[in-house]
Amino acid sequence: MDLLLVEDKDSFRRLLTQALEGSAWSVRAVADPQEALRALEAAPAHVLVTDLRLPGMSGLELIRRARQLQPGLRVVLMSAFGEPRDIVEAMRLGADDFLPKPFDLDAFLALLDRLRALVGAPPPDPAEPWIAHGAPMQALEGALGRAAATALPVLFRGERGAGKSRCARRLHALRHPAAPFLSLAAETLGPEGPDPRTLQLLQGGSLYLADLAHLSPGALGPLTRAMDGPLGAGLCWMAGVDAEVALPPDLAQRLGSLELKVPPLRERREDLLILARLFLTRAARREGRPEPWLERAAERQLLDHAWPGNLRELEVLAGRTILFSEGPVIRAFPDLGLDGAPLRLPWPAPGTLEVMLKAVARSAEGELLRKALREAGGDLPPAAEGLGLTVRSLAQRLREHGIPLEDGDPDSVPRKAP
Ligand SMILES: Nc1ncnc2c1ncn2[C@@H]1O[C@H](COP(=O)(O)OP(=O)(O)OP(=O)(O)O)[C@@H](O)[C@H]1O
Repeated sequence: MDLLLVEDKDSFRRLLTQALEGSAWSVRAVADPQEALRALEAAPAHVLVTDLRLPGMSGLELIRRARQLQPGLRVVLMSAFGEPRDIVEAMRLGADDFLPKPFDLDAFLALLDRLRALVGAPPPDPAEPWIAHGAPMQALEGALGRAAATALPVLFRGERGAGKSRCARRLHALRHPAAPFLSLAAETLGPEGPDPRTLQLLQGGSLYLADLAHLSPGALGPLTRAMDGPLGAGLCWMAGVDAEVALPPDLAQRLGSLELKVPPLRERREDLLILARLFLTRAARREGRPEPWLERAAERQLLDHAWPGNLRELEVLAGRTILFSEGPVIRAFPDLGLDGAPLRLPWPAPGTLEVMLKAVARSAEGELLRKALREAGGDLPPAAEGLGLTVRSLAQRLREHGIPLEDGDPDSVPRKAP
């Protein structure tokens, strides 16, 4: 990921560059906006991070010209002089975020992580992509690597549709990509257990039992005997089961020595948009449609959803969206409601109960305002009416929470109530 940093203060430019050393970002840092434009002409960047006050050209003008050169460029504006007018203008020019100076490096790195998810692209193998950018999946990837060095049975635990069987295929590919792999729904095993001819064909490869919770009691004994037998010893066993299901002791003994947790999609925000693009592209290819393009409002909608059905839900949504979309640009997901999704709030900083409750109430207020605005299609009067507020007081609260009127429509940032 290429990042172009434009900051005229030498010490601060060095500090930010150093903070990104060893990260996924390869940084070009310049002090001068003209030099930044020349750098962009020479080679595109994924993200431009620029100061507002620069010698010879304002950060806003730089954003305008840079986006002319490279329309898809993601932009972050930094400034100690956070004039609302400038912020609005930056957003209108297509900036993704604003960092008021001084900021701590953690906030800077967290913002770049979010942008990384926005600019990430699916990996090159379209037949079986493996997306694992965020920290929880990186941890899982590490565990898969360690498991691949052994032939131990592995139990993948995770919610429905979280990607357990994909993880099993990944582990198989790490262990012995050319060997045979079979995924078998556990409920299809009868009282005779796995077919010995199948086990024979799988020698040297892997057998994955999907949805182990649905194994019939009659199949348990035959299955464990097959695992202990000579054919069972000649292959790698894997299984998938919901996070909370307790396995019968016989199975837990054989399969539970190496348990790997597959994180739910709501904990994989870094991967979410990349997966969405992958599923949309895949569905578009299947339907013979042009490559789809997600607008920012639609991206935000995906990021706001709680994904109780995990990757499977996202995949189904992508298929449905392509089927009903008219052109390649996806502006919104009309049927992606928030009903049933839990209200997610950040933890307050430690403090007395009273102080923490106040902080939680404030975060909740922000979320409720966002929801009301979204449901009113970004229109202030109906949103205000639904909330029992005047338009003026709703606009005031939106301003206090830094909520633009409609994501992706910076012209409508609430500046003043009618
Ligand atoms: N890391 C990943 N990268 C890319 N695609 C993935 C990844 N993980 C899962 N998928 C895709 O998401 C979809 C759902 O994943 P998968 O079938 O593995 O879920 P599961 O947890 O096994 O589901 P179930 O609980 O129904 O057995 C599949 O199309 C799969 O290819």
